[in-house]
Amino acid sequence: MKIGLFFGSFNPIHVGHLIIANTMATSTDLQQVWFIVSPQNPFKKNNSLLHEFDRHTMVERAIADNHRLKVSDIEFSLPKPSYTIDTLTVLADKFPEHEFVLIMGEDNLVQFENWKNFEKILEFYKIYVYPRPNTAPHNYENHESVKFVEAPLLDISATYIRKRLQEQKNIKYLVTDTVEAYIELKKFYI
Ligand SMILES: Nc1ncnc2c1ncn2[C@@H]1O[C@H](COP(=O)(O)OP(=O)(O)OP(=O)(O)O)[C@@H](O)[C@H]1O
Ligand SMILES: O=C(O)c1ccc[n+]([C@@H]2O[C@H](COP(=O)([O-])O)[C@@H](O)[C@H]2O)c1
Repeated sequence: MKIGLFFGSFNPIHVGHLIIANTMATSTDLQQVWFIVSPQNPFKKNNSLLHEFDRHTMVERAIADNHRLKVSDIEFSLPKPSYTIDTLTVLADKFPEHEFVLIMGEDNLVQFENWKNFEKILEFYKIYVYPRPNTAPHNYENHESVKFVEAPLLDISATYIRKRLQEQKNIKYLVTDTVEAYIELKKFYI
């Protein structure tokens, strides 16, 4: 099977992530998209980062009704911070029957040259990119390993959702009802 791996902090998962994953799973040659919840992005220091189990639970809740979307906790047992090339190597070993492609938002291309072994990622994997508004310039407009998927721009971020919660503002429609209820129950981000 050809599978898209959508790596992220998902702190929390929002409708932007879901639109990206569903677009990739239905408008490209991918048959499934797996959300890989990263315990710790090597570049992000964030006091409001929830425990990976809670972020994983929210992803599970958000994608429960979509059989093409799956969630993985593979990075929970790997060294931290979470380096994508290491996870890709583990997944390729574990699932030799699948072909994996990376999915990312365009903002991740700006710093991509600072990722661990980024040349290796480009050599061995295709990257499917979802455009993101206000992205700084990058070098991947015309790279043979990078494919831009044409789709509506989504000006929404987890940062914005966390900020609204801190201000006691409603987040309806920014996340699924199931995720909203879980955040409310657990009193996250307040
Ligand atoms: N609105 C968006 N448009 C395009 N890509 C996005 C969007 N939101 C998230 N992504 C992509 O989803 C992946 C996971 O992102 P992440 O969990 O960091 O979400 P985020 O909304 O960017 O979070 P934060 O605001 O906390 O930085 C990354 O590849 C990121 O580029
Ligand atoms: O491998 C790296 O060097 C590397 C550097 C920066 C980010 N990443 C991964 O990219 C993903 C996107 O992170 P985030 O926090 O923007 O959702 C997440 O899985 C990080 O672990 C990976």
